[in-house]
Amino acid sequence: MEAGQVVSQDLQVEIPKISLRAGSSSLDKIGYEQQHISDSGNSRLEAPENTPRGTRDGPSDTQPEQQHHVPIPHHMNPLNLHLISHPQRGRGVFAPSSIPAGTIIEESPVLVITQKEWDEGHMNDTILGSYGFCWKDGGMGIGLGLASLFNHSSSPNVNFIRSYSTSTIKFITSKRIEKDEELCICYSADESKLWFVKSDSETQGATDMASSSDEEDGGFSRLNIDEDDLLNESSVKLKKDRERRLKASLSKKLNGDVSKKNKDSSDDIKIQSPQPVRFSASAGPSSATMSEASSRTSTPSSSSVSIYPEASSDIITSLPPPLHSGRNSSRQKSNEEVQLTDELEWDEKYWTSPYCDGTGRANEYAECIREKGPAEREGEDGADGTMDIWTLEFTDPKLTRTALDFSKDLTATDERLRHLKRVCRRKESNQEICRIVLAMVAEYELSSLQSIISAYSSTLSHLVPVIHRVPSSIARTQEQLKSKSHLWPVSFSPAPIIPVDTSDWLIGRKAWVTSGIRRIIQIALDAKSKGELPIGTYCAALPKAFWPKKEEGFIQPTEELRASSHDTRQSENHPLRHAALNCIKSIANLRTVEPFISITPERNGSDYLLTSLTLFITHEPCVMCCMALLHSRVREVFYIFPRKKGGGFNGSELGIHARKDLNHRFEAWRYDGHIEEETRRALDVEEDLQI
Ligand SMILES: C[S@@+](CC[C@H](N)C(=O)[O-])C[C@H]1O[C@@H](n2cnc3c(N)ncnc32)[C@H](O)[C@@H]1O
Repeated sequence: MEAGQVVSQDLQVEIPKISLRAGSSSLDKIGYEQQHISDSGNSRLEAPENTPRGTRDGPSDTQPEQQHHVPIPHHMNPLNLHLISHPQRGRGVFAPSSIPAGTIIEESPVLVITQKEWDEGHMNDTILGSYGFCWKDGGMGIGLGLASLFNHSSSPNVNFIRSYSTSTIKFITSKRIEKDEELCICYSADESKLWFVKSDSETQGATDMASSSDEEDGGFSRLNIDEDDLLNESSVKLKKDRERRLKASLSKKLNGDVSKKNKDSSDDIKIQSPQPVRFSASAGPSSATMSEASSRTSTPSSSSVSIYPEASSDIITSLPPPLHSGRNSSRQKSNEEVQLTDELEWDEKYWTSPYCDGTGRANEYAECIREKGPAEREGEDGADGTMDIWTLEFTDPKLTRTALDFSKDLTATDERLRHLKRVCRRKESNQEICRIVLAMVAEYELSSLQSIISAYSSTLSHLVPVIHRVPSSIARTQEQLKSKSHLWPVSFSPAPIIPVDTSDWLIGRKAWVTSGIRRIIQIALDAKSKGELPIGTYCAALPKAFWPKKEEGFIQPTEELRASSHDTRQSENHPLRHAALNCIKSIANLRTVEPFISITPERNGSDYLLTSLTLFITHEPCVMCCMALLHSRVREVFYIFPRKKGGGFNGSELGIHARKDLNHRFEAWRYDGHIEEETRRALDVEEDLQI
């Protein structure tokens, strides 16, 4: 056997000699010999229990001799990690016992190769192309030690930090690693930029581990390109080609020929949301496609861990490029029929037919109830509807001009007073009394208000501000105008008529919502079975058939943008990994890559993160997530379980989704359909927990 090769029956994985001969003769043996007993004395040769199923199940995988268990010298390897060679992924780094999160695995020295050297030496076309870490100024870094031996996962358990000043990369566990678990990093700063081509596992060697793995192990994004086209082309051309075809593919899809295109084109691109989920459709015309799809689809995994440096100052000041160069994807081949992947097979035709689930009738789709926000509620009768303000009262009409000017200066930016007419004239005891709006009572002490008035104008200085009770909101109906103006004149603005439930919606739209609800329930149940909190989300564009008219201010969504996620606070041991935030992050990731990155917004800034998209979520999101959704410009949110404590809609009574004082509003709908008691119980989440 030649040095530099690892032999397995299925695949020969070439390895860079340079990264194997780092300072120890026994390192020469890494991967060159078929079997070794590790330093720890662990002589098991099989894949570890928790190696993803795809790496254990194949005919070759099940044979112990396919796994090469190789030691690393102890002094260089205090954690006693060992290498196991897998027929498809080549060598990988495994833990002999559990390792806590936050453990430094290694600070690997890096050989830095400048961009010029890299390009001129055509190193990308060599084995080094698979091992280079993107370095600064377009250079590449070849990591010595374990650095080059970590395999890729879209749910990595090891983070890395590049230090350009010391030419090292530090590898740190990002979660607790269990005994026999493989240590993986994410090769791309953005999951969607992975250079892996998902290859047909029967015919190809290198396979995306996540997607070839146990179905429970989430898949991740990849841009699938045709090897035949690529084999003989330079890397620059490859990139251009890939971009061209991605764009072409998207524009065709955007032109409305999605389903036909899926079947016919051999030139199409595979695009997949970072967190595809299983869809459990029931019966009906669509179900064959959907359940077929579901069998190929992974369950959610939104646990991607940021690879951006978090602490050190000398590291990187701007966002790092994707880790591995990825320019050698021509080595991989995909024979799969080119089509949109499962997550994207959400064709509106399934949801617009009245009988879209095979049995459906209009009344089988439950209604949703719209959550009113404060902006809408304020025009309603009820509560007390009043508030206290400071006013100036006088009978001398000559003071009116100055008092009005003062009022304008004082309250210019106070939204809470905007619905009030500034002047209120009343005849009381045969005298005309003029009252001028000054400020909200809570804003000023009487004494400070008086000194401001005196400083403003001596003609007003003798007046003492008084508190007056006024309506707290605008009048929406003629009756309201009458009754409110009795207290103080207010502005009138008839309320738009917004339905409070979905009863007048087209049945297809209801079916679409119902299926979204089903989908998030499944996501949440799957998450629970993995030990996560049972909170699921799914984000997509409303099918075109139901789009409101542009004239109604509707900004067309990017139809292909879809992602699903679940809460990953448990597995990532991170307080911010709420389901909604994870989902927003996935959409954000997608928007940074082709084809989405090339979409020109209808108008400037109009195609922001979740613009015109719908988000389904099992539980009412917390205030933080509601704010994030608001900032992301989501169009509507459907949820199932209200959260009395801390829900950002009306659980908290903040009504984040529809506040006058925030610059975006979205609709929030509570699903009012029947949920099985068992499911309810399974999705029950402690009251105090913020979703
Ligand atoms: C940096 S090396 C990792 C170590 C490598 N397994 C070895 O034996 O030298 C990158 C190469 O590992 C393989 N690889 C890494 N992660 C993989 C994954 N998730 N699925 C399939 N192949 C993977 C690919 O062949 C890739 O070119």
